[in-house]
Amino acid sequence: MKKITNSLKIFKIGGGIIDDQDQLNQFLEDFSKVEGAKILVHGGGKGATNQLKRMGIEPKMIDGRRITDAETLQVVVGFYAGITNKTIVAQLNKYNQNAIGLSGADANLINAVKRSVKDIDYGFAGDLKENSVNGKILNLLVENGNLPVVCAITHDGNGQLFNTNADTIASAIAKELAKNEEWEVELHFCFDKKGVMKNLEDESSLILEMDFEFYQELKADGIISDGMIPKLDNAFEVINSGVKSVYIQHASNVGNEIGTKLI
Ligand SMILES: Nc1ncnc2c1ncn2[C@@H]1O[C@H](COP(=O)(O)OP(=O)(O)O)[C@@H](O)[C@H]1O
Ligand SMILES: CC(=O)N[C@@H](CCC(=O)OP(=O)(O)O)C(=O)O
Repeated sequence: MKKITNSLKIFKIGGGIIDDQDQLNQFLEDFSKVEGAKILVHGGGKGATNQLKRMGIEPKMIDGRRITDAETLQVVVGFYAGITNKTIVAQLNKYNQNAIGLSGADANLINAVKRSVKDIDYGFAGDLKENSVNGKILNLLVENGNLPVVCAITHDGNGQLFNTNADTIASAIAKELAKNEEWEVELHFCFDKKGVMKNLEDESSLILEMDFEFYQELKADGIISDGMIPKLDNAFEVINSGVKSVYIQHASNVGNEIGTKLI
């Protein structure tokens, strides 16, 4: 029988919100008010795409993953682990959150392997295998009152940095920390829509609860597409792995159980 003592809330914030300064500031203020142990994972894909374009580098995404050649890796490491991570950490510490910014290379936090898909070379895009998250260091930080803020850069343990989908990182962290009997883990994917929608144009079409079968139907019908596919693939991965609940929700609902609940 699992001995539960504390709730641990893991939030992921996506690039749509991060790229909008007002929405990001509001999210970080609201997030700061969420009580208890928590971890923030952030993306930033939208801003990275804009940055690459400004630099004359053509951004390429396939199935929600960025083709990360050596030049792109340089840009995204600077963008995610640098300006984005440090801006978020500084804002959170304005609200006395004791935030500490981390990439997957820091403290050996997250190990990745080169993404391997037939016929597509994703370059330095990294996928996570089982047990790739260093739960020990995250447990230690959270138990000591720190708020880890984790970006989408990982490493292979052999000196090579990788670019990893931020939703994948949030799910892997949730899975790993759910192994600690001390925590009852909740995972919240916060982004720029109310949740998973039947029709993106219709605010009232929010899906309140979704199981895997329903997801497959909506995907086959083209109702779920783009970045929502890796988000849900990752989210469903954790459903049966000891994580108490998973929500897909608007950033303005951070801290509330509002949005699409996966069942
Ligand atoms: N059925 C759907 N419901 C909600 N969003 C969807 C759906 N299908 C596709 N999307 C798209 O997926 C996007 C979210 O994925 P992504 O951009 O990767 O999120 P994030 O902002 O977390 O990085 C939404 O902004 C929306 O455009
Ligand atoms: C390999 C890969 O695709 N990495 C992602 C990492 C950032 C991310 O996931 O950002 P969002 O959560 O804002 O989409 C990328 O470069 O877009």
